[in-house]
Amino acid sequence: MIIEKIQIGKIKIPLITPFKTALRTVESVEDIVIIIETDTGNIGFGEAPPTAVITGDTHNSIIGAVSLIGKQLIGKNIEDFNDLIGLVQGAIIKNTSAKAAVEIALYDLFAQSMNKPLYKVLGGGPSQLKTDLTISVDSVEKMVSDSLKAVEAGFDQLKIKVGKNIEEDIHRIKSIYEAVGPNIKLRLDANQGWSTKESLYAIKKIEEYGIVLDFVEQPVKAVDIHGMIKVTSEVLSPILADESIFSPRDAVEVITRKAADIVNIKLMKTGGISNALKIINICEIYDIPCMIGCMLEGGISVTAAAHLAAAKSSVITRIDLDGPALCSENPLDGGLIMDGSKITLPPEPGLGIKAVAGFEFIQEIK
Ligand SMILES: C[C@H](N)C(=O)N[C@H](CCC(=O)O)C(=O)O
Ligand SMILES: [Mg+2]
Repeated sequence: MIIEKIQIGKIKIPLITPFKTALRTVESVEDIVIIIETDTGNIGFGEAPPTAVITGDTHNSIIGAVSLIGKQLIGKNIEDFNDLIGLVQGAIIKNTSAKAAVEIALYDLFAQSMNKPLYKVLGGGPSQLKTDLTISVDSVEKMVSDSLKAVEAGFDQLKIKVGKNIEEDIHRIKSIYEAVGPNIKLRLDANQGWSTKESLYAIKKIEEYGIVLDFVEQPVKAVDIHGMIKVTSEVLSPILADESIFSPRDAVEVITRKAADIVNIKLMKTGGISNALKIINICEIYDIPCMIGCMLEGGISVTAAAHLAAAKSSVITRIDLDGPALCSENPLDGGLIMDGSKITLPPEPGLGIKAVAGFEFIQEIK
């Protein structure tokens, strides 16, 4: 299966409600999509969102990096898969979202060449998974109402965005807990918005109130490993590292310095599936559970993450793959099926994606 052409384009999908975190507010998913075409007629799909405030990647930087990497892939055989992955990772430093998009399309084609769904090629696992749903940071009333709607839609795990104002954040959590009750698992994500002191104050107050949190995600700045260590050691709630961990090396540092209890793996931070697999192995060695997460992104890359989560479900015990559930429409023919919190993986080879609607062509490499 020889790579003949790579198309780069864009898709835009409006959100059901604006996505608001301590770092940014967005009203639509606007992702770069890549389509790798081969001499056998097989097509591989990849996708990358521009999450500049987290990865540093923008639309233009993703297009530039995909174009640079893509030129080196033309004429190469999917059978030489390890070489191709080495080529993607070695072509450019950083630019993890672009590398993820290209790797996802290559893994799609590799699994198609074996005529099996990707999760089976990665070792097999359950074809059904359960995700949480993110509740954007907003007024208390809006967050309570969004949480109740999510519970009605079948979600029993909510990821509540905080990190804006410490007293208001505590009020947000208490109000949501009182509205949804103790059977709904609450996860908090401060997106680096709190200081160490604020984190200790807020988490202890919430614990004193009798709320058992599933975890608190990235309470302090990504680079503040000392802050992460202090918070992890002084509160009962598990602390999850998100923005602090991009690479396998970051995972080793955070784990060995006891700067978190759980690791959030996102393909857009790791640069794709190959490094995500390394982080999963590291977590398995240190007996640290993982969550698989996503940026605000569409169904192609989230389908890839879901295949990985299914294949590594013994280590990936938590799932935050709600990107497509936050979108008002699904542009994919094929790919993962989302029904409330339930994710079903398609039985077709590769990612199981046949086409993507609304693909706005940008550039072609051949
Ligand atoms: C969408 C997902 N549940 C999520 O919350 N991801 C954020 C980053 C999203 C973004 O800003 O695109 C996270 O886990 O921090
Ligand atoms: Mg996060």
